Amino acid sequence: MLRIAVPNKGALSEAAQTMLKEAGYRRRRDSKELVLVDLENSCELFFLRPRDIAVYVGEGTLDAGITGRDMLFDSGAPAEEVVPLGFGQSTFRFASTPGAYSGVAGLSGLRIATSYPGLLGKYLADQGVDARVIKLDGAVETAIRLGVADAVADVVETGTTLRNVGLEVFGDPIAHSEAILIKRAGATEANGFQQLIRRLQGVIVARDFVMIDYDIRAERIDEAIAITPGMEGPTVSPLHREGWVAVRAMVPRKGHQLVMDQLWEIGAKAILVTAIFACRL
Ligand SMILES: Nc1ncnc2c1ncn2[C@@H]1O[C@H](COP(=O)(O)OP(=O)(O)OP(=O)(O)O)[C@@H](O)[C@H]1O
Ligand SMILES: O=P(O)(O)OC[C@H]1O[C@H](OP(=O)(O)OP(=O)(O)O)[C@H](O)[C@@H]1O
Ligand SMILES: [Mg+2]
Repeated sequence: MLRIAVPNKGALSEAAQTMLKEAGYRRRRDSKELVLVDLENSCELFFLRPRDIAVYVGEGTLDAGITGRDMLFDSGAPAEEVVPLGFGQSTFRFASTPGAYSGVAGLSGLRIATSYPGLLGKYLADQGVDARVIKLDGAVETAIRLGVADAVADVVETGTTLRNVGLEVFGDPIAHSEAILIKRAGATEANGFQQLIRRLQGVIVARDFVMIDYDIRAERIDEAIAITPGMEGPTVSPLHREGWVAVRAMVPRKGHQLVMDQLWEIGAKAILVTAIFACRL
């Protein structure tokens, strides 16, 4: 049985469970359930703290896990990224009172609060900056007001949390993160692992692409294919109308209205866009 770690709370939890559900795995019925056996798919889902997932997977106790790239890096666990999952995007950044500092170089000898001491420590070492890292469990933005730190290093998505406490980011982003599928570094893949990857990739593609169908005069097919090249090439079938063909292709969901406009401009008719429910490429 494939053993998969899933975040039981926090920013990635809901989206990770939704993605697994869309990939055909069972969903737990209540949030107190810690282990879920999915016999139909020969796997067990373990609901764990997001921070602990890389540790379990790195130890080899679990075969696969969903966590944040920043958390994997912070843990220092011997686990590796296999697939970026396209949700939970954030940056990891320095922040302080507006105008106080302009970059990491100005932090020498100062105190920086964070819940990611591993990630921050490695970055400071790489930059050759000797600062004191103050480890806090969460809500690190408050540390400056309470006089515990001069700056913070934390996850920023919309920036709302920072704005609410009157702080501003400074310097270059320390890291870019998103939810990722991980496995133990160098480990041979467990039974069902490739199937999990294919299913998750199928969900990502189904979310990012739509199917477009249209009819076009045969003499304009080259222009049409340039607009909708598809994945491997569009399907072009004869239409029961002299001089016309029907075309079917996958196009990115983002910008599909523009594609429809361009097809209309070259004389396409009956342009239909439909969602992709599931796929294997
Ligand atoms: N607002 C957010 N938007 C997007 N991603 C976020 C956000 N907050 C946290 N994350 C990401 O979610 C992952 C898990 O962080 P989260 O804050 O949910 O856990 P946590 O509360 O720190 O966990 P723990 O309770 O175990 O300490 C990290 O990879 C982080 O980058
Ligand atoms: O830029 P924003 O959209 O405001 O999001 C970033 C905030 O979200 C996370 O907090 P979380 O709710 O996980 O609390 P925590 O700090 O206790 O982990 C993160 O630690 C930031 O504080
Ligand atoms: Mg958090």
